[in-house]
Amino acid sequence: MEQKPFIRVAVGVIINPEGQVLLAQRPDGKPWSGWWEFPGGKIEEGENVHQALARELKEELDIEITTSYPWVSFTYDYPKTTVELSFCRVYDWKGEVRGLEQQAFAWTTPTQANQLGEILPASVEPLKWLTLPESYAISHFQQADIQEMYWQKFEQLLNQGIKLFQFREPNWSEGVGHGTLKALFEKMLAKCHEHGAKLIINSIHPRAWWALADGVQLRAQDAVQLDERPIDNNKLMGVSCHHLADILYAQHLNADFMVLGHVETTPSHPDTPPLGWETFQQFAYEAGRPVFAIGGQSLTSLSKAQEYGAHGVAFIRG
Ligand SMILES: Nc1nc2c([nH]c(=O)n2[C@H]2C[C@H](O)[C@@H](COP(=O)(O)OP(=O)(O)OP(=O)(O)O)O2)c(=O)[nH]1
Ligand SMILES: [Mg+2]
Repeated sequence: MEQKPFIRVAVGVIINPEGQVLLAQRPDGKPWSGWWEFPGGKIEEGENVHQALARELKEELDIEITTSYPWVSFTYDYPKTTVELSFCRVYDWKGEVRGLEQQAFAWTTPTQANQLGEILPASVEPLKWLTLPESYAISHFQQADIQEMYWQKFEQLLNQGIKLFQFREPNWSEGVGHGTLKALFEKMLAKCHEHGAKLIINSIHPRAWWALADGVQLRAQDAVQLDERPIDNNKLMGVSCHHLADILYAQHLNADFMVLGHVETTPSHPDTPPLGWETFQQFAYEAGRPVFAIGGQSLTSLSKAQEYGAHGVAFIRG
């Protein structure tokens, strides 16, 4: 049987200060002409992803980039080719965007992109992933008698614009399934929705609560007990990963994102050694979907995490 060509492609997710991304229409004469895509193209012999992307963006759009952040990479099977797409985010460039290949291009929000026309199939999911916030705050109410402290912090985070939270209370004095905790969870959920934020529930809490939340964050040990995704596709599902095996399992369950760590030392895991950034980057590359870095992270470490391929940061104390 004849083998399909395998093509490695550098793809640019160019993001402007308004949070819009640049999409381009594939020119006449190329396969899939008329379809919309992120700018980019084939990696040539001897180039790394960043170099290929810099060259392609110069050739296609006449802009110069000095930095691009590895974001998500995966392989996609088209009928005639298999492509390995390495998506990189680009926030800074020199020059005015011009279509040098007579192609149309447009700035759009990820949610409105489909109004432009048909999007290359492999690039539909990445557009969805771009709507995922880059900061993921994990609750820390801890116990009934001191819960007020975190509530204040939570309101502060909401006011700072954090849009993604996780409810996770392993140490609740009355137990992780108690009515007092459920009341707190429902109160937090209502407050999140008031602010247009999402609340995801950790799988340590009763399964009957999961459907109330905007999604579920599966602990690795809970993920491996499941054969399929435990919630609706229109809700979010994250998996907490520590090893490569967790990542492979999370892929099997078709997780929307992963939380990987701990990357740096953290008070919550004093006895296990941290992954470190190099290993984080290697594992994140295998994930094939957005990965949040956890462990010693905060809003101020976001750009460092993104240099190592994180989508964003997750934090308890942050
Ligand atoms: N640039 C880009 N390519 C994508 C995206 N999604 C996706 O499946 N692809 C696929 C389509 C193509 O098979 C491949 C990119 O190849 P290409 O033909 O555009 O490469 P190129 O820009 O170097 O063009 P050429 O000089 O070879 O004509 O990757 C995307 O969002 N952007
Ligand atoms: Mg191209």
